[in-house]
Amino acid sequence: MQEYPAHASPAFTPIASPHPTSARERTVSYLKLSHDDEHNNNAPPPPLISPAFTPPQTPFHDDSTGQRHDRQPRSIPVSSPTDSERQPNLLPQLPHVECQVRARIPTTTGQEMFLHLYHNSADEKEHLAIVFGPHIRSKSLDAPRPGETERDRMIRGAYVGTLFPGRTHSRVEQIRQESGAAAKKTGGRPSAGYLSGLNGPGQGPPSPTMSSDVSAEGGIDSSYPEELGPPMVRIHSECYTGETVWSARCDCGEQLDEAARLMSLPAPTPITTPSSENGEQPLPPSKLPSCGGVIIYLRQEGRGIGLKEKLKAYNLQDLGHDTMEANILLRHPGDARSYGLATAMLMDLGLDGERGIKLLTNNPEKVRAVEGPNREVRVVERVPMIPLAWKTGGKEGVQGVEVERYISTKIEKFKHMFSSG
Ligand SMILES: Nc1nc2c(ncn2[C@@H]2O[C@H](COP(=O)(O)OP(=O)(O)OP(=O)(O)O)[C@@H](O)[C@H]2O)c(=O)[nH]1
Repeated sequence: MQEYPAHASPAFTPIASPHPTSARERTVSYLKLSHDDEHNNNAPPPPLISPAFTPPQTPFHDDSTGQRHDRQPRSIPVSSPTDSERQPNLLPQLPHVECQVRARIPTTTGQEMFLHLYHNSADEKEHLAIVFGPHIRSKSLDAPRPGETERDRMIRGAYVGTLFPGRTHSRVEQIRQESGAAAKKTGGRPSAGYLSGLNGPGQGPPSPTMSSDVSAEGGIDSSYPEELGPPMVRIHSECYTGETVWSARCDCGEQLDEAARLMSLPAPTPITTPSSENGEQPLPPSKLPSCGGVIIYLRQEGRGIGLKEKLKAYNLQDLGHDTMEANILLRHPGDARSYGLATAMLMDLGLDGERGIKLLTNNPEKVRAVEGPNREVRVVERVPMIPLAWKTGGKEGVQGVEVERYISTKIEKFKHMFSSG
């Protein structure tokens, strides 16, 4: 797991499964679900993932060179839905969301991210947007609030560039005026130099040559560069067990880490950087901006049933039921989640509209549901989240009978798409 440093879960190698599967078992070519058989044979239960879903060559696996972790993920175009396809349970109206506070979080990988905490009109929970890269900003955070001081704005995170001791203004424009530099309005889209300082790890105050950060409406301009294509988005539901206490029953922690890793990769095309604009020395690769993206982290623990009920479901699973049956036996839907909040948060982050987003998921329900009642957000590409154990031929990633059962049920019952097909 060394090449997959954890952004959100503890950085150590995955715990060995209580029932580790051998390489031979992992390639078993049949699906054996009968518990009686397992117990009668007194042998370890077989892996449950059919080879039909465990291709020897996953779209990302390369036997000769090993997996490349430094490349942008391959994505699959998503076609526009037909009316008959649009089945997800969508609220007629999206909830109202407001980003209350944002803070810079340096990570163990050296990349920084900005954690955005949202309140909303639908529930009392604190949903989160984890923003990578310099190009994505929250409109509701940046909007001025009546009576607030510049210090108030900085404390709630509505500043551009980087905070530093003695900083007095939240906006670049004001810092520039304060330093007596001549105002230089470029108009239109902000310069890449300015953009790279928006969320990025710049040192000290922004350069006086940076363009204005204040839009006509009094908010802060930002835009995701066209050349980067659709921004990467992951909608992730809370999983205390998989993300915090190292559960090997699911791959949730691994998926969160992988999404963060992909969003931290350097931008694939040589986008304009502050130095290229100003004719300065080019930045070293480690300082180049990543294309970034956002993980919308929804507090929908246990596919919406909460931790208490999920733990009961785990006991039912140990009694022989799969993850969907366990929910139903507890009188919950197989999946009790909704995604209207994610849609509203993406809109607040400026990721709505024609250009669309690239969604990291295997879940077909998410692909349609996150688009919202009027396709406010458009999923134009999908990046499959292939289990790390599949990509590395079992060398890394969460492994064991429990996670195999979990993934098998996702494929068989929830119709998750684990390949580029
Ligand atoms: N009820 C229940 N929830 C589970 C179980 N295992 C994991 N979960 C929850 O399932 C959710 C997984 O969410 P995600 O990873 O965002 O989504 P997904 O539907 O698996 O789809 P992907 O985008 O393809 O990962 C989290 O809320 C977990 O807490 C389980 O056995 N029972």
